Amino acid sequence: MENVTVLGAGSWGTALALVLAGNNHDTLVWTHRGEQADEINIHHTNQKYLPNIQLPEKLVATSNLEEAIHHSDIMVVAVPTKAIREVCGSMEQFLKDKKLFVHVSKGIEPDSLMRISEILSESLSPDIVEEIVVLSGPSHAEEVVLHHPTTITAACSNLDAAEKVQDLFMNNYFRVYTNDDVVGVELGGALKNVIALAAGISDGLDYGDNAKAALITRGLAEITRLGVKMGGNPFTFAGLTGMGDLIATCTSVHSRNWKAGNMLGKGLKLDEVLSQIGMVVEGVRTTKAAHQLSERYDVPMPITTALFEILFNEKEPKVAVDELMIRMKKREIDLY
Ligand SMILES: NC(=O)C1=CN([C@@H]2O[C@H](COP(=O)(O)OP(=O)(O)OC[C@H]3O[C@@H](n4cnc5c(N)ncnc54)[C@H](O)[C@@H]3O)[C@@H](O)[C@H]2O)C=CC1
Ligand SMILES: O=C(CO)COP(=O)(O)O
Repeated sequence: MENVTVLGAGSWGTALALVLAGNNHDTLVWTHRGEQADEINIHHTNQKYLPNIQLPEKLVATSNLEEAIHHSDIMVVAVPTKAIREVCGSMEQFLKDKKLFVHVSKGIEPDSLMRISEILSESLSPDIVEEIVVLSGPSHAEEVVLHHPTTITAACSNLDAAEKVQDLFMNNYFRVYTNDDVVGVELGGALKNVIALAAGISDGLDYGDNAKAALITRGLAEITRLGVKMGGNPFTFAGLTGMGDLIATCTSVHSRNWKAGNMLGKGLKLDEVLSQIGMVVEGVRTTKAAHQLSERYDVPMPITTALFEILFNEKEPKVAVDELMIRMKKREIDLY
């Protein structure tokens, strides 16, 4: 059994800490909010992020980053993409020995256009990084905490490290595969959130299953088109971290991205939507990054572009859909 630290006590960090503690790893969760650490340690709950879930007493939280880092040589980074650089900056002073970093965030940074593993590599000294493994796939926290069967992928160019993470998390309700295609896995996980926002808008507009199926399928086409140009393996996009997560996120009431899209489709403004949800909606920033990537790599991404116009240029969702439908005629199979 291992000592493991989970950085971030939102819905996903807490759900993963439960998997790890259930696998008998000595698991410590770090949160930057002292009152949240108190709630976990005293009441064994995390009501805002996982309402009505009783946490086991052996799951311990701290708001002391130094203690969290010294607890283990395995750091599971489970904060939103926009917080990663700040958390790395705060960790630097306490990191002395090499550690295995597992990241579970699904985003791409606008402007720098970096994936999470690239941000971690840039922000952390190579002296203290043993490996960076990404854990991604169709996995809503709300279902994982109920032990509903879930499959996920641990990806690293060093498959030994990916297998170490596979062993750490795997159990009878949480099945972990490995993949060495970090680019494909990270891009699939980040870009599906953009399409999930669009699927939510479609549902908010009361369009039906035909429209949703079209968004999922054509969304996958544009994710794959970009992902392959950026070096991802085409098969990865058809796997758990591509098609799998796209289906889970576009069709689930648990998805914050789908929910945000749904509210936008019903006419709410983006600011109202984000404040009502109160948790991270990664797809918003990633839409900006994906739009920039489509220009940088000269890859057409019509759904992403339409969403960019809705989110950042106040285009009416219905107008954006109408424009998508009457675009120039195309062949279906034009992936690469
Ligand atoms: N919730 C889910 O089912 C899944 C989420 N993910 C990904 O995991 C990542 C984290 O998501 P969630 O836990 O769901 O988000 P969340 O919104 O539920 O929680 C985010 C947590 O990060 C903390 N945080 C925010 N800014 C911080 C900062 N500057 N420093 C330290 N902590 C900070 C918040 O206090 C909160 O505890 C996201 O990238 C998300 O896409 C991936 C798979 C499943
Ligand atoms: O990534 C997820 C499920 O795999 C969670 O999606 P949301 O962030 O949209 O809730």
